[in-house]
Amino acid sequence: MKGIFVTGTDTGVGKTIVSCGIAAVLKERMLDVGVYKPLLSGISREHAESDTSLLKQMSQTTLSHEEITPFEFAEPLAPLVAARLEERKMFLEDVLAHWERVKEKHEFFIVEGAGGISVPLGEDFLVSDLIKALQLPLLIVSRPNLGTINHTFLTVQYAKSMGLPIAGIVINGRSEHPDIAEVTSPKLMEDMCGVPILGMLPKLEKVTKEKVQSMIQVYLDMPLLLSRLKVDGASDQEVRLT
Ligand SMILES: Nc1ncnc2c1ncn2[C@@H]1O[C@H](COP(=O)(O)OP(=O)(O)OP(=O)(O)O)[C@@H](O)[C@H]1O
Ligand SMILES: C[C@H](N)[C@H](N)CCCCCC(=O)O
Ligand SMILES: [Mg+2]
Repeated sequence: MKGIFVTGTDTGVGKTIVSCGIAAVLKERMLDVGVYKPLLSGISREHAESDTSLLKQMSQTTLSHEEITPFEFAEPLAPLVAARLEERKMFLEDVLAHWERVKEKHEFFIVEGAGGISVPLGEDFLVSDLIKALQLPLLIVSRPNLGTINHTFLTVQYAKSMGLPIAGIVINGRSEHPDIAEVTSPKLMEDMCGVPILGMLPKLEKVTKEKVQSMIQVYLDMPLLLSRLKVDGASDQEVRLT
């Protein structure tokens, strides 16, 4: 099993949208792709707008909502906090035990955490601990606007300090008329972080399945992403796992 862990510099930066678009593009290229969003807070996994449902729909996985998201919490908070409000205790081994049952059901998995890389998921683990345990390379989703240099650099440095391999950065939600900060930040971020920017995705006027998929097709350097994941898919036809 190969895959990627999609994290971000914050909550709401577009991890789910980016994951959905990548899943749909890979599925179209005949890759057997699954999705995993183990902890969800603030919305029911069956809700049509939940990360779980969006990821399921775009990847066309046959995994159930429960297989994609074994743990859900009512309040829209860091999962650790949301779980404690329900007097529940989550541990890393709970997630890993579930992952063992799911991970062989697809050849390639796109995994999404919750919020940014150091969000506490359970009593004994942060998002970064889950990434380390799953041994998947990271894709970091960043905002395009002023402030993103600092957030992105901190995320990259923290990932490196944990020994987590980083496939690349994706800047999501660029405005049609980017200001001077949006124009100048990407190159500097790449230089400071020593990690390639794999795409700069526009802010869509309307978020639909088709538009998200075509946004990834047009603006994400999929051959570079796949080569950094060591997946054989440089052609724009079929993607093969080697
Ligand atoms: N490129 C884009 N163009 C337009 N809207 C976008 C774009 N990317 C994300 N959005 C919207 O921004 C909101 C947040 O995106 P998304 O849910 O993907 O963030 P997230 O990082 O997964 O958040 P969370 O931490 O809650 O999982 C959503 O309403 C989504 O539709
Ligand atoms: C509920 C929300 N949409 C996310 N899934 C959880 C974000 C937790 C962020 C915690 C924090 O960094 O302060
Ligand atoms: Mg999300």
